[in-house]
Amino acid sequence: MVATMKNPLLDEITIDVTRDAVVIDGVSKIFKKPRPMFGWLRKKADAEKPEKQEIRAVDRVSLTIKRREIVGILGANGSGKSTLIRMISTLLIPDEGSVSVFGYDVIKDERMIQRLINRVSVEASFFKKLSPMENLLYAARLYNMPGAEARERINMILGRLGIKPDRINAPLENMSRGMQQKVAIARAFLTSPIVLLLDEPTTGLDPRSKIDVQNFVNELRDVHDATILITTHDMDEAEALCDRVSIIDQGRLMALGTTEDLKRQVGLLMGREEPATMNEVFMHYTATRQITEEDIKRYGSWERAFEALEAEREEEE
Ligand SMILES: Nc1ncnc2c1ncn2[C@@H]1O[C@H](COP(=O)(O)OP(=O)(O)OP(=O)(O)O)[C@@H](O)[C@H]1O
Repeated sequence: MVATMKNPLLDEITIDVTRDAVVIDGVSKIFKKPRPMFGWLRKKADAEKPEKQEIRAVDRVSLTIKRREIVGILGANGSGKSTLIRMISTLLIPDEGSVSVFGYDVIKDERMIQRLINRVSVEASFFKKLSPMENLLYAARLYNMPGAEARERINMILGRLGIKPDRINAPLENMSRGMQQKVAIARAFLTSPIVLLLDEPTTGLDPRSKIDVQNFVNELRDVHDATILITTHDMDEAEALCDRVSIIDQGRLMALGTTEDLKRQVGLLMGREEPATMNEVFMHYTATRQITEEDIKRYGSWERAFEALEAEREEEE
């Protein structure tokens, strides 16, 4: 079925709504490690095998996201979450594999992807001397949104995100980091995107603001049929918001499923009747080495196996 999605800010876009929203197929991104500044260290690094001079930030990841799904990407710092998001949003080109959005390829159909996708990240760029209203009006103009309509929508969104009216017209540079982050989030919501990529949108926000953002994300899916990919370090947020979560470790996809299923599986591995917590699920899939049933038998419990493997890694390092 082909449907024409009406985005208030963009021209009409025709997409096949029966297709999966995002298909990531065997995708990798390899970066060169920075060369050390000092001569002897640089010589040592240069002498290493080529694969040691590289970082596989994303390593053969495959993941399919259905339309109207909210999928979380969890992983430790440096595990490759942002790199994956950047490849979906055309900011980075995959070195292997392919990514498509409603059948459009991120390399061949870059322009179309940019119209379908909106990405929010903490490093959003703004005119710091201008106010949130001026910054967002500027963004709205880029999308050909009429001024009066834009103003109304900006006031509504910023209000919903808890930004007081007197702050809306004051310079952005005087606002706290969390407040500036809310303006970045507002900018993504302004365009009612078809696919929304949220890179740690609630990191550093207070609990009430986190809930405001989460409610907005849910509304975008429920009312505007948006498909949402969100990276987060907050396990409660993952449980509350995501239909499914993926756990990434050193660039590799280690687990994918509903939080309920993952908690049950890890609970069973831990030899418990009740499900594990999401924190335990996270620790399990991001451990130095996957903890197997054999490890658990060998060390007597999941906890002891975890400690022993972590100690082994520390010794190796
Ligand atoms: N432009 C780059 N050049 C070289 N290495 C990079 C570059 N971007 C990322 N990396 C490396 O790739 C790996 C993955 O980084 P990435 O930012 O994707 O992790 P992340 O999971 O988003 O981390 P965090 O939770 O801290 O935001 C890291 O080792 C990082 O140092």
